[in-house]
Amino acid sequence: MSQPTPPSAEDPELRTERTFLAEARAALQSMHTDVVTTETVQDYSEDADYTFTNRLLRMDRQRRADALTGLGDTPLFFGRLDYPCGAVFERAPEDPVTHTRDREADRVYIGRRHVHDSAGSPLVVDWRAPVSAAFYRAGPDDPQGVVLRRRYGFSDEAEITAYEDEPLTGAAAADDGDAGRSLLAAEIERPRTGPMRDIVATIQPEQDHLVRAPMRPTLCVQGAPGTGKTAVGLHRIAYLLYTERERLRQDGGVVILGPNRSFLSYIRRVLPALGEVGVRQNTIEELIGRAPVRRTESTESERVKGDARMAEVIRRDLWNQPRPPEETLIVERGSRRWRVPADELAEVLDELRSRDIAYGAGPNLLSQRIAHVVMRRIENDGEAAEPGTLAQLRRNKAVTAAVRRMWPKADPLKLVLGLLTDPDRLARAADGLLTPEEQKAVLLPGKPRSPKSAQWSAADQALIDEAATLIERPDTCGHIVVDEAQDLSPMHCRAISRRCTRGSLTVLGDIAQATSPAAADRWEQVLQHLGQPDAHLAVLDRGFRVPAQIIDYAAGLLPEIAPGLDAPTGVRSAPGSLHVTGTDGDGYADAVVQACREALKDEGSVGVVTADADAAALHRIFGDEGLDSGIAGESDDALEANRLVCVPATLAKGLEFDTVVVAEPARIAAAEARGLHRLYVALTRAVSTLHIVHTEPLPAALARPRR
Ligand SMILES: Nc1ncnc2c1ncn2[C@@H]1O[C@H](COP(=O)(O)OP(=O)(O)OP(=O)(O)O)[C@@H](O)[C@H]1O
Repeated sequence: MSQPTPPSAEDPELRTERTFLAEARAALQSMHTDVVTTETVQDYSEDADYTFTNRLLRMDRQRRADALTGLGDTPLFFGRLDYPCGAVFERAPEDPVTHTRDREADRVYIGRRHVHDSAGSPLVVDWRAPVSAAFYRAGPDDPQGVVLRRRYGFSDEAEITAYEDEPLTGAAAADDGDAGRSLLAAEIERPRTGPMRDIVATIQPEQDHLVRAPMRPTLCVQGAPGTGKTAVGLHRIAYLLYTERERLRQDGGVVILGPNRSFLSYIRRVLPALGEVGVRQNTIEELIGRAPVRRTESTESERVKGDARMAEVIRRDLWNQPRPPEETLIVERGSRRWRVPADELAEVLDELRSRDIAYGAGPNLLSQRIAHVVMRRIENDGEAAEPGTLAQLRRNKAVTAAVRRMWPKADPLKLVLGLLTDPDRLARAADGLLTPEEQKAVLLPGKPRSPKSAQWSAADQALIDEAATLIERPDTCGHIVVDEAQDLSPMHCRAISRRCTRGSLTVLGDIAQATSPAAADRWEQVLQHLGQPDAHLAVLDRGFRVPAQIIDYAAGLLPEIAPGLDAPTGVRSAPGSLHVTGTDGDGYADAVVQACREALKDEGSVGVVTADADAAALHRIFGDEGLDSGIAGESDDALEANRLVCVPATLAKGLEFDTVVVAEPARIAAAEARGLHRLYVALTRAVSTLHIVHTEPLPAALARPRR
């Protein structure tokens, strides 16, 4: 393999490539102009019958136009595959020689968008096209027809600065394990200055197989920190939209679920950079929430409320609502009165309750059945029934009042409020399912009188959603990508599963990073609750983010927090990347400030992860010391507005920083039941350097000698 070419403008090859890049950019601009100018609104009939179709066409045009822009300083292509002449492009002898159809080779440029020239010939091929798969997967062992792979290096202004050639056939195709490594390492180590970037130029073979896996069955990826799960999930969405766009649209679109707003803000630019602008990015609370979250549960109540037994408690409570009447129903019609005794009405009710119907359908069916009973009486009495009699009977005041009493209308919020504020009612519904202690744990605090005044938690939301679904079906999506799925409670899994009845899921996570009290310790359990027991389970174990020295250190916690899970391997070695400073209480603030000042001398981001309770105090200390800093979670752009960010440990999941300072690990570990899992998350956020500052003893698993 040749070394990356130095950025010399004199290099004729580099000059040729730059010229081609400029041509490709101009061609992309023309394609954009074509979309926005050629297809004017007049092209679409303005006939009223076509209003809806026209709107769809305009939206589609807008989407295509958006997909052709927004590249900013992003390189238009990042790689090239050379095939033997004529292997890819058909050509006649008189065809001109071009960049892509050289005399010696057919060249396929791989990029973020498909770009063609004015004659329709491809200049750059979309990375998602089948022909592009070889860019990620071919190697000397299996060249897949490729003679040479070229990778490009770019400046921040998206100008080509280097290229790296890798012959895949012939004598030059030595089995060079380092092929592509230098650009990969450079890409990973490029200082973080903003939100997450796409990895389309350097997707690794094991990642590519997951990105391009078919939409069904559901795919579940277990991966250690920094193995690229989030990146894989996002690129997979772009891939599935490329291959199955129409079907996904018809089925309700694609949703990505992340653990919190900070995380979603962090990943928000990846899909647009890949040309996909219409994907919903939600937290689970946003997906299912019918009331704002105002409270955090205690560990025990979160565990019980997240347990799948709660689904049965809610089902029972809902179906306890229909009540047999106490009085005879009397229906007046003209001068006649028809009576239906209470026990006969009770039979009608019982029959209906024994059927598998949505609760919300009950009143309609009940009024129909009662009307029939009255109708039969009328007919048996020899009275002729008019064609509209049945409908009249259903609307009869006495009938509608009886239906209202027998089958009360259910509102999910009121139902859960009633259940969780009335110990007797809860005891009836939870009999044999929850212990008395568990019943006590799930009661709402205070005495809220209405859903509005209740202090709902995220766990309550899943209960409300469960109730809502028993009343009527929710809207569904075509595909849901769930990131950090290890934290889902069974009740949250059920809520997601209901929204995916026709579609499939991509489930991403790491059991070792599970911090929620109701989290499962095996993927099989999660998949069962998601209604996807046949999902394909894949493992990613090459860590790209965290240097080996840091990941090895953090992995000391694994035997305790995730026994049975193998330690990941860090693909990058960075001697000196780990620092541990023990200090006394007086020196603590100085030591943290000093670690940050040191880190800020280099380029890139610095995240200081602390126990949640300590973040604000640390932020003040930084202010006193004249260090500008933000607090993660305080605003959408908190991670970008400052190079130095205080990160409450519960918001660290999924994020990364060039340097991470973990301040007082013991307090992070002590703050919650799964505190060691949380600490493992905190220790694995660093791309280049991890600095631990502590006054209290380190957890035993970390205190052992390091290499
Ligand atoms: N093939 C790759 N090329 C370049 N960068 C990569 C590649 N794979 C992963 N990365 C980078 O490694 C970092 C970690 O990736 P990502 O956040 O997707 O990992 P993760 O498995 O979701 O981590 P965690 O479990 O800690 O949230 C990111 O900066 C990502 O861009």
